[in-house]
Amino acid sequence: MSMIAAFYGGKSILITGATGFLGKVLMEKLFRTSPNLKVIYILVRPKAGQTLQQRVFQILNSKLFEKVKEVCPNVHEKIRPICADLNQNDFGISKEDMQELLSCTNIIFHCAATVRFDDPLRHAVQLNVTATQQLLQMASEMPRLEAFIHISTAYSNCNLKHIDEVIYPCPVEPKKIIDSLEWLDDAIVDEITPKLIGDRPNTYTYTKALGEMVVHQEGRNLNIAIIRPSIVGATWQEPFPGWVDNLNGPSGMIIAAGKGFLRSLRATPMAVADLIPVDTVVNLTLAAGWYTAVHRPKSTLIYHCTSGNLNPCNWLKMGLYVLATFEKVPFEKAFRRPNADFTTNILSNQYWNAVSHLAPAIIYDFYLRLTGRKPRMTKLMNRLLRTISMLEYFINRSWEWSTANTEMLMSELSPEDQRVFNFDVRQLNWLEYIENYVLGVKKYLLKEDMAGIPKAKQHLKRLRNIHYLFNTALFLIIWRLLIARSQMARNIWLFIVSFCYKFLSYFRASSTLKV
Ligand SMILES: CCCCCCCCCCCCCCCCCCCCCC(=O)SCCNC(=O)CCNC(=O)[C@H](O)C(C)(C)COP(=O)(O)OP(=O)(O)OC[C@H]1O[C@@H](n2cnc3c(N)ncnc32)[C@H](O)[C@@H]1OP(=O)(O)O
Ligand SMILES: NC(=O)C1=CN([C@@H]2O[C@H](COP(=O)(O)OP(=O)(O)OC[C@H]3O[C@@H](n4cnc5c(N)ncnc54)[C@H](OP(=O)(O)O)[C@@H]3O)[C@@H](O)[C@H]2O)C=CC1
Repeated sequence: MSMIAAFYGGKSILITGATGFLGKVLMEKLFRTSPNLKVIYILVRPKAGQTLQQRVFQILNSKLFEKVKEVCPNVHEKIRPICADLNQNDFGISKEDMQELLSCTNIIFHCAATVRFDDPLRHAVQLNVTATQQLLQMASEMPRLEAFIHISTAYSNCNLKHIDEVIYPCPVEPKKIIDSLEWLDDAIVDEITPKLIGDRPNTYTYTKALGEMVVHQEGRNLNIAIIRPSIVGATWQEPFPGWVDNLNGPSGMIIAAGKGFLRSLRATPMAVADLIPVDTVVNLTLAAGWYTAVHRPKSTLIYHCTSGNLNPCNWLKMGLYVLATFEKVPFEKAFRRPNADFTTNILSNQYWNAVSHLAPAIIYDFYLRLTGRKPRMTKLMNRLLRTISMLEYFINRSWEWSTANTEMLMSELSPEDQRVFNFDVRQLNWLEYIENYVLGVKKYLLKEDMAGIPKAKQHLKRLRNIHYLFNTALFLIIWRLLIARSQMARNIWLFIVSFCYKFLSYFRASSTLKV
């Protein structure tokens, strides 16, 4: 019997960010392994014209929850959506709901965050710092609370090369930042943002670091653990391989590469591609929840949930695995044939951006205009290049995260728990994982049918022929122009023609002799 699964039985659990990528997988695993849990409260906001109930209905009726419905048929009754916006005071939660949360919650998983790299500082602080502070305040008023698990990121201290399982102080106290944001206007905040974030690449990593400091300072009387995952990818094993439902991180890049938009990247081929499957993160999170509540460590433990130190894979290998999978399961209606060129040189990257990305987009838009349609490819390509420029920081560096706490936690689990809540990435086979990831992107993100694969392959063949034809035509035109204008080009041409002639004459003569 799993001790962890038994621990969550009968518990009232509060999850923030349950509608997000990680939150959904967390909820699914909890229901599947501990169907006798009492209730899961989720803080949800209405979004995109959908009410809370509609959002929850959609999640519970998705493919991700198919297995849950078998083991926990009354899952609808055990999930309690609470209308909340983490940007508001007290999260805008009604008095009755707040009362219920305060008196009943046993465990908190705080997953909500803004994960956008380009968020203005004010918004990122509001969600990643102030909301965390408010949630800690709420937690301190919960008499039955056993553990508070805060999801951070392995990149919260990405300005360091080696990162230990400790909280590193930021030069400016989170409280001071929160206070000053109250009276500074947006223009000044934008101006001081680069100075505040210092050598971090964006407001996301900076505010996640501030969030950790808040947890450290204001959660002293609580039983807290912090999880720091690296780049979270599709599921590895559970509930089935390859599930993914958003475009963040590698998923969007896999689409862009598979559709032939992204063909070259400024990436360091040998840098570690620190991907971690979302189900691995969830298993570690649930194990940490159990350990924190049962063993009550004296200090806040930080768990690095990364793959690089135990089972490293680099970007070159990952790119090759992705490309190899495109051969087997190509995406439909690709713009160009998928290709992966990695360059570390800024100038050659700019060259490839112009030749491989912008030029084909401009030519295609010209064709669209000629055929009376609205041009769109150049705009899309510029957006993609902007996105890539924001990811470049992470694909040109390697980090070392120490994992003593994670390894300690693994050793504390019973053999049964090590199986049910497996977070040992040494068992991960990267090729198999990437194949399932690409397949998952095709099925769950692009909603493409497997029956369309032969047609997609046919389309890629046609693109290859167009590519050869285009290159040959381009070569001949350039060569013709050169011959017309340059004596040297003419000499080279005469040399090649006479060489071919001599070679053919020799070949003919020797075959006549043999006869
Ligand atoms: C050479 C070939 C290679 C071949 C093979 C290569 C294989 C694989 C390896 C490749 C290397 C992987 C590197 C990963 C590094 C990750 C590091 C993370 C480290 C930190 C980890 C964390 O702890 S952090 C959590 C992760 N956090 C993010 O990862 C957010 C980032 N991101 C944003 O911060 C915003 O994204 C940002 C960028 C501002 C743009 O912002 P933006 O406004 O311009 O664009 P949006 O993303 O908002 O999208 C606007 C609309 O485009 C739609 N769309 C977007 N992409 C689309 C697409 N590919 N295809 C169709 N449609 C797409 C979307 O659905 C929207 O549609 P609509 O407008 O209708 O809603
Ligand atoms: N994905 C990754 O690669 C990594 C993620 N992490 C961390 O994991 C956690 C989860 O990330 P992930 O699931 O990928 O992110 P998502 O963007 O998929 O999910 C974010 C969640 O936060 C909720 N949220 C955002 N703003 C508000 C708000 N104002 N009020 C209420 N809820 C809000 C979202 O709700 P809604 O659906 O309404 O928008 C959503 O449920 C984050 O803390 C992130 O920092 C760490 C490392 C890597």
